[in-house]
Amino acid sequence: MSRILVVNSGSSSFKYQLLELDGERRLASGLVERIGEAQGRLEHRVPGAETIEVVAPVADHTAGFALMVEAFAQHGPDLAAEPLLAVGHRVVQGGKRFFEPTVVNDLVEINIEDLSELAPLHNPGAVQGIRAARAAFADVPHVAVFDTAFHQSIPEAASTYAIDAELAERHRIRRYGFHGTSHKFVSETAAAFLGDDAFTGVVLHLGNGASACAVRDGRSIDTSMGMTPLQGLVMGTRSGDVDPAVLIHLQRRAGLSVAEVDDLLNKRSGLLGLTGSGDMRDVRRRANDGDADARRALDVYAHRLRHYLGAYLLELGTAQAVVFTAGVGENDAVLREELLAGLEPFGIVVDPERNASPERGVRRISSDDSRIAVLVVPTDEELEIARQAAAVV
Ligand SMILES: Nc1ncnc2c1ncn2[C@@H]1O[C@H](COP(=O)(O)OP(=O)(O)O)[C@@H](O)[C@H]1O
Ligand SMILES: CC(=O)OP(=O)(O)O
Ligand SMILES: [Mg+2]
Repeated sequence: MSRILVVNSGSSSFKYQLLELDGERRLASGLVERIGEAQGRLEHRVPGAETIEVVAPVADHTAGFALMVEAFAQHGPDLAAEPLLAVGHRVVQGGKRFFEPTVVNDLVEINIEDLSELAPLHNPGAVQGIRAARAAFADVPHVAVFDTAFHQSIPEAASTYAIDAELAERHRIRRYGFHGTSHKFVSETAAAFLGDDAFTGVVLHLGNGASACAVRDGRSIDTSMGMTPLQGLVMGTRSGDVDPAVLIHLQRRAGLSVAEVDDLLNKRSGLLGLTGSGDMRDVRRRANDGDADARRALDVYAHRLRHYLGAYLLELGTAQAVVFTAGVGENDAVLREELLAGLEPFGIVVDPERNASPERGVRRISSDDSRIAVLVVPTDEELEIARQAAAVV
């Protein structure tokens, strides 16, 4: 018995994988997206078979989970054929309470729900997913794996906001950091690739959500996301860093409500706010066609990234590598080249041919004389969640 189902809940979507841990094989994977919109969509992939697509309204994560179970029932593999070892759940916010993979019981579930205010886009969907999964697979242990866990090692100097200390304590205001499962997986993979026990360097996770992480000896010492996944880099729809006074100004002068500001910064900013599209491929295409807004958005995106990269290299004092991962990081060679151009004096030299190579998998894109290596490491949050879930059951 070594099959694990992993559910990676996002705000309006979730990804899933059925994994065979012996040999770490993927038996199926899929995606339920546009949850809550007029028309949702499921994509179910079984290696060697044609991809299944279902278009139907998906009211919430509960309905999405049912659609996924239906896809397994109709198109395989049969989830009932062999008992699951565990169901692994990605939970974005674990607060100060959860720093280990945790077997879910009613109390854990309530605690995760309580943490929703510290990850309002992510935790509510995860809770729905967990409830639906516990109902559907009642005899199987469910394990929550937290995005925040890897960042527990961040020192206070980096996790503390300079605001009223008592107020911050009472309202749990501090930097938690996210994407930890990915940052951990990627830094361990990078260490293995470099032939080292532990990784020291900077990981740039650039997907729809995006964050940078400074890793010393395999432990996170700083990261760009903060109390919520809104801080830091420019993202698909999130602003990342803004002057906090912008929020006050928008409420006081532009007449926006709290909910409107929340919606603006989380769902209508970032690449979407600057260009009308939150998808990097569209933005890149439009910039290539000479669109000035798209070009500016790419420049803002790279400028913010360079800001964090520089800060983290200085914080670390030494680095084996800068590592790119997730949708943009793994695929956008032009971004990587533009970002790192001119950093030769700092020991970072990209090899243009290696960078542009269509090769997949873990690879080095720096030249042999680059003091700090530059790597591309595909992330696999689901595999990491499965490994961690298996370790606790
Ligand atoms: N070839 C590519 N070039 C540039 N961006 C890409 C490419 N492929 C995917 N992306 C971008 O990656 C982002 C999605 O990243 P991903 O890691 O899949 O997101 P998620 O956070 O939803 O897991 C999107 O902005 C998408 O445009
Ligand atoms: C924490 C976070 O931002 O996650 P995602 O990138 O999946 O939105
Ligand atoms: Mg992601």
